Amino acid sequence: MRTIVVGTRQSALALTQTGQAVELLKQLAEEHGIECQFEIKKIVTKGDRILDVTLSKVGGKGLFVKEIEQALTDGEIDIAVHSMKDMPFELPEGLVVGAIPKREDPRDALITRGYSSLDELPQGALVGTSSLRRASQLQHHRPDLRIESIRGNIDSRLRKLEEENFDAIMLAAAGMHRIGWQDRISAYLPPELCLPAVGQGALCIECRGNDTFVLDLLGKFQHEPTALAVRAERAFLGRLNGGCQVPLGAYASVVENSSGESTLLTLTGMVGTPDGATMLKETASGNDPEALGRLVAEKLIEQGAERILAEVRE
Ligand SMILES: NCc1[nH]cc(CCC(=O)O)c1CC(=O)O
Repeated sequence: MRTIVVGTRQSALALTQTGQAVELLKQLAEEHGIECQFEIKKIVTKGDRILDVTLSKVGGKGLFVKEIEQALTDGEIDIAVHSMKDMPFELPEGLVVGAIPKREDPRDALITRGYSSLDELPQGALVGTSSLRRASQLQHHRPDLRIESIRGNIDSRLRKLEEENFDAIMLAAAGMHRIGWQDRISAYLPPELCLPAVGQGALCIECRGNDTFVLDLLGKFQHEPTALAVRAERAFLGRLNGGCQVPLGAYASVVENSSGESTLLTLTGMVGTPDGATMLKETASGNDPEALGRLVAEKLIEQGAERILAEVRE
């Protein structure tokens, strides 16, 4: 019987979402009469070891993914469960996306000390986030807020909310939901106010491109509407050379055509200055996810998105 080794980082979120994915994979294997068993292997990545340095200074989000991918390539593990939004644009030779399962809540959430909405935060309140995308959109809506960087896993950020005198911090709702901490969310920010990161709330199940046994199983885990939406968002990211740590957001969803024959997607993308003073946003619809992603990116480029991104990268 094939043993499928699933690699994961050791953060609370990574362990939980890997465990949940493995449970679903076990059910799918059973339903389809696929004989296999699973083993979970914890891997410490460079990104986990340098938690005190700003992420962009040590090489970006790809850090969390790279060492897990090496283990996949080396055959130490057979499957890796990643947060889609942590995935670099290109995958290493030999590795593929085996499945994109159904998306969790894509929104950002505000976790506060006693306030129940963004608008309730007092004048000049201190908000913790290291995301330029979140900072840009928060400042656009509330220029009076003070934003300070906060790093670490979800659990350590929640601790810092108390210890470092923040009035609020921002986290992805998906992560809080997965680890069962939804009760700590004070408010959900609608995409109209804060567009999520590309892929936020979705998972990426990665495997070796030649592992047909695993690919066959993962094919049953794919959620097509989520996969189409994520493809559109990532095409948007790719056209803008998004990479990591730029004030850029996007959200796509499937709007079924009334006749039900083809799938229509709507995508909204944004690029803003870190201070929120300039905020470019465009929405479009289409059937081809890659073409839609490029189209929305090009509409923003016409308005000067590349200039904003170039300034941030410097
Ligand atoms: N940047 C880290 C990260 N990567 C994925 C998630 C959880 C949400 C998701 O799966 O999209 C988080 C935490 C956060 O942004 O709050």
